Amino acid sequence: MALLALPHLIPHRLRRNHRRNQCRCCSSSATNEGSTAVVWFKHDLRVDDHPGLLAASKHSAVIPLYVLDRRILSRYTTDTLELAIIALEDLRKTLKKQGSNLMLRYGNAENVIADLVKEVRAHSVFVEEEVEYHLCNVLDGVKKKLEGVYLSGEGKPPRIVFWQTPFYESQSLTDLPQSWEEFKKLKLPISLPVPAARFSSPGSELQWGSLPTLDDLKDYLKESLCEKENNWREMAQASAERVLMERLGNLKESSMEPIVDGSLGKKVDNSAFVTSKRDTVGGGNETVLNALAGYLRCISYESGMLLIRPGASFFKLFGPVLCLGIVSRRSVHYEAIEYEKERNAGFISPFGYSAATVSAATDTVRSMEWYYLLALNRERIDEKRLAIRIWRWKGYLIQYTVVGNEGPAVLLVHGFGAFLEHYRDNVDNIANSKNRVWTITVLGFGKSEKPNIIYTELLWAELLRDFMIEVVGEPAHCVGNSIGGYFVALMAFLWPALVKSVVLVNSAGNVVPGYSLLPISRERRVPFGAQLGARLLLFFLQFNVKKLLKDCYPVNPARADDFLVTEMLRASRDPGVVMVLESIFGFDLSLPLNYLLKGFEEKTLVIQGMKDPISDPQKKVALLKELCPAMVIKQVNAGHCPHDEIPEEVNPIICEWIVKATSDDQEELKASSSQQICHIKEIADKWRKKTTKKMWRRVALLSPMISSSSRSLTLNQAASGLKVGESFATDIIKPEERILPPKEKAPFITFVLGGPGSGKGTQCEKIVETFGLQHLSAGDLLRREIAMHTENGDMILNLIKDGKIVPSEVTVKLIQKELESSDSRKFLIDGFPRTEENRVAFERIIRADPDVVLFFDCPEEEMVKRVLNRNQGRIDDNITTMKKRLKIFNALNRPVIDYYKNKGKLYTINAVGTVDDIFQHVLPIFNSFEQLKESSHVNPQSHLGPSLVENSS
Ligand SMILES: Nc1ncnc2c1ncn2[C@@H]1O[C@H](COP(=O)(O)OP(=O)(O)O)[C@@H](O)[C@H]1O
Ligand SMILES: Nc1ccn([C@@H]2O[C@H](COP(=O)(O)OP(=O)(O)O)[C@@H](O)[C@H]2O)c(=O)n1
Repeated sequence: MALLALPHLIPHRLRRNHRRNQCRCCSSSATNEGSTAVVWFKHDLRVDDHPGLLAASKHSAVIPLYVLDRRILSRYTTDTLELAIIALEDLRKTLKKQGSNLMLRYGNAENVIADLVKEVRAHSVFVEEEVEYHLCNVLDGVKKKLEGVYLSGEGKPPRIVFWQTPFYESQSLTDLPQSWEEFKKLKLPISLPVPAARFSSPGSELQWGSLPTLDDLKDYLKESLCEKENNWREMAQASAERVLMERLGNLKESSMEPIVDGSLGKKVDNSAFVTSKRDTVGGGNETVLNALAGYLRCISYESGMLLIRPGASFFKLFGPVLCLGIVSRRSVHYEAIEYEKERNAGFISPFGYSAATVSAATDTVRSMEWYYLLALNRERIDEKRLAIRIWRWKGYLIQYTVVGNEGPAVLLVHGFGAFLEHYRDNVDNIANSKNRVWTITVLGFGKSEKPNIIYTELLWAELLRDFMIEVVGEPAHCVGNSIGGYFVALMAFLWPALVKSVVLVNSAGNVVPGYSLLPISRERRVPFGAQLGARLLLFFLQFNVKKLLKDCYPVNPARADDFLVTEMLRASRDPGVVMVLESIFGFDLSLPLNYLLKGFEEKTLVIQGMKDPISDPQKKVALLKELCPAMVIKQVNAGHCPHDEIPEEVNPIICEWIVKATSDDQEELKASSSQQICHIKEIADKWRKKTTKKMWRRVALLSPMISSSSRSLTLNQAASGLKVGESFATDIIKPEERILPPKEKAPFITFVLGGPGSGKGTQCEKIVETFGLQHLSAGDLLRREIAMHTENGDMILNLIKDGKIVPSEVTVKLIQKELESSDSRKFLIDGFPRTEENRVAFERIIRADPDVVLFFDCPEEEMVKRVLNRNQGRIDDNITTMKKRLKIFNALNRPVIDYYKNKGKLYTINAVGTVDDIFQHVLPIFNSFEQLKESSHVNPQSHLGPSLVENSS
């Protein structure tokens, strides 16, 4: 990339002092005497133009906080992490100069913030609003948690104040036209940046935390992910181009670096650049603003970038710092316009800016703001189902949806010029057949962002890869129409681990007999004339969209309806659309489908509309049949978009395919695991002959979870669970069903049962304090899945909302993970087993029995009263769900209680009375176990009251 010399270090501030706006949310001059505010920084790593900080400065003391929350940081590339660390260091320095500091704390934001609020008795928490789905959920979690925080002496919980940095001066940002043309007609004035806030720090001693290094952060993030997640993330480190070259065997010849996620390299000393290529700006707010001043004045810089594309320089240089909020969009706009005025004696020409750099900067921030507004105002196509979510990919806003709670994952990818809504009549239908369906509007289309970059098939494949890794989180059946089919085939070629099967619906891409590799062109430039070509094409498409669309729907032209036409026209007027169209002239689809899908044929379904006006379907089908006989080909009577033209015919084809592909997959898995088992069995056989006795001893030693009385039984269960009729099963247990890792002693397990609100959690806290057991609350583990948006998160949320029981497999696996990763040997498992199925699953997977089962017996009306007063912001603590929970508890938990009663392990405790009184009845139960006494923090006397505790043994 040819970059001209941007001054490394702007020696003096070129920017003038400017008149600064007053923040709308903080125009009142009244201060909140004696009160403390927490300002939670996320993607607003600056002091300058920070409305939240300004509003918070009305409090007597302000604590600026940055939470090192894995859910947020794990979505950053290594480069972004590095940039964030540099910005945090600078932010801390700036705050220190003002006599304040930046607090850095690790953990989930809700816990960190609630703890801090309690510690400093804060009255308010200020936080910038978000549009990204996963961040909105984090914010929601914090809000709910704060609703349950009551500080003694305060009548109400601390308030959470959401703030924005409005780019436009508008009364409402949520009621704006969805068309860029219409929006521009409003001529909304652009708001001015607000001045940096001045505020005081709290007087008390606080732990401010230390700044992590990049390695610290990487290790911290790695810890939270399982092996598969870490492997997947690793996969995302290499660019599509690099993987492609590797797959094609050309890597040695090419000295190229990954395109997207290269490491930043050394920060260039005394400069605003953070890359040795000098193509990314980083640092604190002051550094970035100075770099901006330099950029604007260095007009030759942008003209140098003309080689790539006019206007592209700005986002390349400043995009990452804008995404981290080190500088605000409106500050950039303000600086650019001030410079333009400076050049022209205070005059702004109505015919455009005199400096290309000013146009590049203002166009970029206006475009970013436009897509932010579209994200903020995202509609729901259908109020009930297709709620649009936002995902940020490398700083760009991408729209997607997910529907369905169970079954295999399916990804739907649209074609050129279309958007996720093109699957309007497929999503629900496929989801209703027990699938979980994700649909995405890829970068450059629909209401997803259209940045000024070079669009290539590899860029789109990378986008899909990252969507699979970050959002879907598991391999999926990938369906693609038109160019979307090509992207999916490319993904299967480059990252086969992400793709379970491929469904090509009138896919772009050739089928070439006797294909031999041609060198792939590495330099991706916009071909000469592409810009003009794209403009003409856009004009032509806008003029003919209705007709062109109808041509694509020859059998059912009514489906090419106003909804599609209007949305296509709307998108065609979005900023940046011409650049997307230019890609048509630069695509490289030279790798044919039969080459990309070699080895994947059995996992490929081709749905071909035989009346496609765009390609020659007869020829394509004939070639596919000849060259890829293992592919399943369904010819249908439709045009280029059969999924939308005849959904009633295409949906069942896709659903049946998924069922078949999933069962094939399982067969394959079974085959490979039984092969593995046979292999292991062979080895074990040999081994057994040699050392049978020794092995048995080892087996016994390796099975701490097997209590002495049931050792042989459990081993047999383990063996039969593996369908291996041998008793040396310990070494060949499937990884997901393995028993706990070897530790010297079998752990002590207590199950804590009781209806909702019976006080299980409260008593567990006291037991932990006194006897040092590790507390595992099944409900908390499930809620954590929801908060972390794991693959089961949505499903769990829906069940908990309805008071229903989550499938045992899910809950037990969560408990298993905790047990295995803990150093403790004494566990208090709270809210489990809720059902006989829970109990059996625990025995099957964990292969252990509890030592003690506590049952807190509480009358229903008391439980209802407590739950409705619990006030922890739990979604299920309302009267409607509570009624359902009680019903389910009575129906399903009673048999479990009876089971343990019969086994003589049940201790029933009357749960009415004060917390301490009830605990007095818990104490003697635990005191009677020698292994618990070792770590008991007190030496409690037994106050066992026969009427209150009943041991059924
Ligand atoms: N003995 C008690 N008397 C009155 N309120 C209680 C008692 N024990 C717990 N609570 C309150 O009742 C609510 C439910 O208790 P919790 O321990 O969360 O129940 P569970 O874990 O059984 O759902 C909480 O708000 C808790 O503070
Ligand atoms: N073993 C379990 C425990 C909880 N849950 C779910 O989690 C919800 C809350 O459980 P919890 O133990 O946190 O709360 P309480 O119902 O005890 O107050 C239950 O209503 C179930 O929906 C489950 O499905 N299986």
